[in-house]
Amino acid sequence: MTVIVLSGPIGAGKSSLTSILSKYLGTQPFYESVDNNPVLPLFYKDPKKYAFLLQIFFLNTRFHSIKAALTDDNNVLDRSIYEDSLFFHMNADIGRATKEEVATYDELLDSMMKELEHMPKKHPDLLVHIDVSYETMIKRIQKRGREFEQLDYDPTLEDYYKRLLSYYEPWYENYDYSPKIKIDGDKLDFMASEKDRQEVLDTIIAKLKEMDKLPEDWTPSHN
Ligand SMILES: Nc1ncnc2c1ncn2[C@@H]1O[C@H](COP(=O)(O)OP(=O)(O)OP(=O)(O)O)[C@@H](O)[C@H]1O
Repeated sequence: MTVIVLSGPIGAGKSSLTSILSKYLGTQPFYESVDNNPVLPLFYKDPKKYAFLLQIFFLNTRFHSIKAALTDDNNVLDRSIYEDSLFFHMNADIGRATKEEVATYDELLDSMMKELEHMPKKHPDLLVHIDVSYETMIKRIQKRGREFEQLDYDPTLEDYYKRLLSYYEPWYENYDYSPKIKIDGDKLDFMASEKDRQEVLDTIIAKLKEMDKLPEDWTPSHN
């Protein structure tokens, strides 16, 4: 069957779509736990000190989940390991990591990615990228209310978030580990609108059928 991985900026709705999609397909969801991440609040308080440690933390947790996902071969992951490097290089570009830290990280990531070459499946079957504008991203971040992500917690976050979005566009264009599709997260509110949700699901299912990952007569499992 299929391994699907979601990508997109903070608050794009990756976890929500992971839940919707895995139920629809009857496969297993893998979530990154933000609440159980002890380094994330430290990072937001002192990014320069904790950027490298946070990256090592994420690399470790995502490596475990992608390995499990590629072995089970039938699941949806709420964030890709492929985006972490974007985050870290962006942080390094604004002076939050030394060039030695960047070189060490890049080498470690490279070794870990080579390990994945030995998995029964080497990469996900499909990347589903949720594209959002700055306005949508901020609205969702506010609605969710994680204290350390709010602009009044740290006003420099506005620049951080805008910069992050500008790094995403070339990242998506260059991503070539698997087939990919983009969902317009500004236009399609798959949380609030049932019609939008169905449109998103139909788009993903059509892509999986086109890739021969689902039979033409496939219908959803209802659970
Ligand atoms: N590699 C990384 N480097 C720095 N921060 C990261 C990295 N990956 C995730 N984060 C941070 O972790 C938090 C959770 O991010 P993520 O986008 O994965 O989940 P989310 O915001 O719950 O997404 P969604 O709403 O789309 O489900 C955010 O504050 C984000 O900035």
